[in-house]
Amino acid sequence: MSRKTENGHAGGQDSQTSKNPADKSWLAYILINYRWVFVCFFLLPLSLVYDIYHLARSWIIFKLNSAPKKHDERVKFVQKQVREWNRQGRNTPMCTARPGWQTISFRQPKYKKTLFNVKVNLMDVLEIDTERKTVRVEPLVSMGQLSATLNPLGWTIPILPEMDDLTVGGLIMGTGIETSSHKHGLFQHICVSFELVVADGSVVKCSKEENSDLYYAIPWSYGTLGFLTAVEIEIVPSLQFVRLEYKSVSSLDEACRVFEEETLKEENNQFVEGLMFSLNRGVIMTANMVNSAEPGKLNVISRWYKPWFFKHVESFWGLEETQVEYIPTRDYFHRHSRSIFWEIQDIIPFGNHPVFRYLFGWMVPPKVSLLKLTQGDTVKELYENNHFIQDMLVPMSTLKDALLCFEKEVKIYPVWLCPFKLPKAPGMLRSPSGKQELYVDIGTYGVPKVRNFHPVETTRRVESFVRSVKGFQMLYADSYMTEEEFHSMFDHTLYNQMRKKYDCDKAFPRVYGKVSRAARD
Ligand SMILES: Cc1cc2nc3c(=O)[nH]c(=O)nc-3n(C[C@H](O)[C@H](O)[C@H](O)COP(=O)(O)OP(=O)(O)OC[C@H]3O[C@@H](n4cnc5c(N)ncnc54)[C@H](O)[C@@H]3O)c2cc1C
Ligand SMILES: NC(=O)C1=CN([C@@H]2O[C@H](COP(=O)(O)OP(=O)(O)OC[C@H]3O[C@@H](n4cnc5c(N)ncnc54)[C@H](OP(=O)(O)O)[C@@H]3O)[C@@H](O)[C@H]2O)C=CC1
Ligand SMILES: CC(C)=CCC[C@@H](C)[C@H]1CC[C@H]2C3=C(CC[C@]12C)[C@@]1(C)CC[C@H](O)C[C@@H]1CC3
Repeated sequence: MSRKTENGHAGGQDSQTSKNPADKSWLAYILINYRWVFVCFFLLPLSLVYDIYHLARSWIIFKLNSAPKKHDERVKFVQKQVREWNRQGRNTPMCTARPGWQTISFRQPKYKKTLFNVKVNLMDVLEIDTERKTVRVEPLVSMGQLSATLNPLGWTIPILPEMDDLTVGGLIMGTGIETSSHKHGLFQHICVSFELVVADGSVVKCSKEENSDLYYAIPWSYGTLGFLTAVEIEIVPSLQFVRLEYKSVSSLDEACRVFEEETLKEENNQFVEGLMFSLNRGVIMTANMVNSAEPGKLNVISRWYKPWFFKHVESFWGLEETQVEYIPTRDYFHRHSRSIFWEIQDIIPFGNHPVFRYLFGWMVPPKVSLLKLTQGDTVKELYENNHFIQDMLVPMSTLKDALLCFEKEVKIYPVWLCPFKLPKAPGMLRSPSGKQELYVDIGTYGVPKVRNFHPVETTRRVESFVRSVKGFQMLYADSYMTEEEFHSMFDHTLYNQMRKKYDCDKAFPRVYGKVSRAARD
């Protein structure tokens, strides 16, 4: 990765080497400058093998329909471990035994090494009920697995966060968002019920009707109220294609105006997304599912030789007329997966070159988990000092100020814009007005291009801005807030009541203890 930042440092990986090359061993030098060699010749094939294994396993299990029969047995195993923890005297709090490198968060959790690890290996689709319009799944079911299971049957979940390896459990205990969130809310809002094993080892079910206090407290609780063992999620019919309209915008004001207008046309636009390529240059996309495509306008973007989606979108910038394309629905859902949004350009800099795409495109992307596992201290340190990965959720009315803040603090483009509705409901995420409100997720991933970037100070300034506009930080990323600041961002009232009711104090850490930067490596 050798893009130049404004301060004259080469962005990302090179900047470390250029700072003090003498300190780096030849191995570190190679790891940083030639990470792509390792990624292309080792991680890509390994990722493929890993996916094929999962593909075969889930396919067989789904066809044999063996998962529903085994579910109770697996839940009993979770209960057994929690009862054993009680029997041993409740000495150390618990967390899931899922290794930190497998998760789609930026860091490895340190607490996995010290807490009592409970194996929650539940990874199957249990039941699709087309009458009730729900799918019942275990928490380790991934988004790739779910879209591939539901789509061929003509169904989908209303919000399908797009990275293939995101899990249902992680998206509920953390949060999930996609371009249909302006209609349906966050991932938690399409969940009908949760089944959990709580601190005393018993199984508790909750929904809007049953144990509703627990139901509303679960999202964003990061596994600190109990272990999730099953979830019922709404399903909606899925059509074959998505009709996508690309609208070019040429100023910040125009971008904010068009983005809000399109979001408010909830009935006309099933999906709304924005990509800003600079403060004044962007493309706003709106889409709807349809059953047929106009001749000559079908673009199967998942094909291995197709350009990265964000580059494709950029090619529409500057065109006066709205452009229309048809994309297969599942391809649309996973449109940013192949380029890991735009992070891949720092890992395989020539990955969008046609020669690379035609020869190796079918193996891309490397799995985020394997990138995390194999990055080593040198690359980790490099990302720590020269990279910024954050999603900030701010009220739509503050979008312009937020984009100006990001421009001033990091100047990273593209910026991802994804609108969502925040319904009136109790829990960690309270709408400040007490009514349903429109928010937008601003996602910035990449190498900052400003002179004064400092990972801690910059992030703290952005966090402070977000708090000042009554926004929220997505907690998969680095959070440098103090506990007090964290409490002022997230409403802990219901959470604290549930911690007491379900006797969580000795059983689980508090959310802050799991998500603050100090708890992560
Ligand atoms: C039943 C099943 C379960 C899976 N479970 C997991 C899992 O738990 N974790 C994980 O990381 N990966 C899992 N995978 C693999 C993962 O979904 C794929 O590697 C990934 O979605 C491929 O995306 P793609 O865009 O490259 O493939 P595409 O080009 O979108 O797909 C190629 C073809 O394979 C089909 N296909 C692709 N993925 C699946 C799928 N998941 N199910 C059914 N058909 C599919 C598509 O419909 C298409 O016809 C599973 C695959 C299958 C078949
Ligand atoms: N489009 C989107 O919406 C995107 C979302 N994300 C974020 O990524 C994260 C999800 O990643 P993923 O790898 O799936 O999940 P993780 O393994 O990162 O899990 C996230 C949290 O959920 C807890 N958790 C997971 N499963 C269970 C369970 N069965 N019972 C109790 N607690 C559980 C984990 O607890 P423990 O620490 O004990 O393991 C952890 O604290 C979320 O934080 C999400 O916000 C990231 C990218 C995109
Ligand atoms: C769409 C939303 C809400 C979020 C997308 C976030 C992702 C772009 C990031 C989540 C975890 C990130 C990691 C990396 C890139 C960006 C994410 C996928 C790396 C793969 C970058 C390379 C490092 O060596 C490992 C990182 C792991 C986490």
